[in-house]
Amino acid sequence: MSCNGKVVMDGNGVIKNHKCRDSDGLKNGFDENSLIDKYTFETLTETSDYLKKLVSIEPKVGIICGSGLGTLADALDDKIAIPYEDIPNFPKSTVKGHAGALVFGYLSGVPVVCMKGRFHYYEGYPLWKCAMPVRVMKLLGVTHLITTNAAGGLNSNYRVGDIMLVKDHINLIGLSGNNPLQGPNDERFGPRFPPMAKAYDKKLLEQAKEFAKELGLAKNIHEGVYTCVGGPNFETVAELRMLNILGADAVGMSTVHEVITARHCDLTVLAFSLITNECKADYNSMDLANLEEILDVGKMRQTVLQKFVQKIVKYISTSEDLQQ
Ligand SMILES: O=P(O)(O)O[C@@H]1C[C@H](O)[C@@H](CO)O1
Ligand code: HPA
Repeated sequence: MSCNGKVVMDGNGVIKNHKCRDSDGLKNGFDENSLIDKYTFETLTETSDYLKKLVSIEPKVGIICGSGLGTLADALDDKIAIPYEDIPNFPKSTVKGHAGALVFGYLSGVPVVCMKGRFHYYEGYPLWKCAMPVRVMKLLGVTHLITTNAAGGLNSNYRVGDIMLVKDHINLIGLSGNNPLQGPNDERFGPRFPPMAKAYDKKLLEQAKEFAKELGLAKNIHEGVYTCVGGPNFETVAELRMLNILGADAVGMSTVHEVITARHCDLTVLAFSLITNECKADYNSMDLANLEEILDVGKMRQTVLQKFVQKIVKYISTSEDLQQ
């Protein structure tokens, strides 16, 4: 395997010629989907070392762009985008609305790395693999994670285009016995039994709420509980009723396993959902969630959300009590 060579970028900063894979896709005989054979500290260090050699930017904040929110990465200055398929050990994005590149650059002058496209359980990847880029971010030096998603609004006060700052989550997949931290634990990442009661940084959340107000979103900003279902199908009416009873305010198909992995390795986390559809727990409702509408809502909110994330990143870089 060769990770050297001259790097050629196109006009958008996408690296064109840098392949770093064995002919067998770096599997080297191990079962990528097994919980016991999940990527080790050393495997992920290989990935982060590869990226460090390729890119001189040392990111402090990691950003995960949800469905239709990839334009958050377009706002970066001096960006360098590396397609996932060229990064050793990285899965590939298979979903529309998730471009599939790791984008390094500066936001408000702060070095950041963005996942332009994430990995979902319904794509066929185990949860630990969906969340592996979070550990790579940690190894790159990231201290704060901003993770975003498109979600259905369960709370009857939420409208399409609203933003829900995640104050807590219900790990439905985890409660039923599937968790990204399953399998051998490596203490170099974090403890075997990490607490999750304060997963979402309260101060960052409060500040984000203020920024949303400054951007004219006072009526559109909420804080609530996110829950992640496996997908890819949207929920039945009976399932929506159950989620309402459980106390979830928004439902999506991601984020929770990323947050668990991030907190395990001690990253400070802010997460928000863009409410892309209203979940009507009513058999007579004609509103059926669909991907096209979800992506359209992302487009509708792209400019203001870029400003929102810029403000948050700047705050993270300047706020002393948030420094780790
Ligand atoms: O990556 P996110 O959580 O934003 O994606 C949501 C869930 C599904 O992938 C998709 C459904 O339309 O949007
Ligand atoms: N359900 C699950 N995931 C989603 C939804 C939804 O209604 N909207 C966007 N992602």
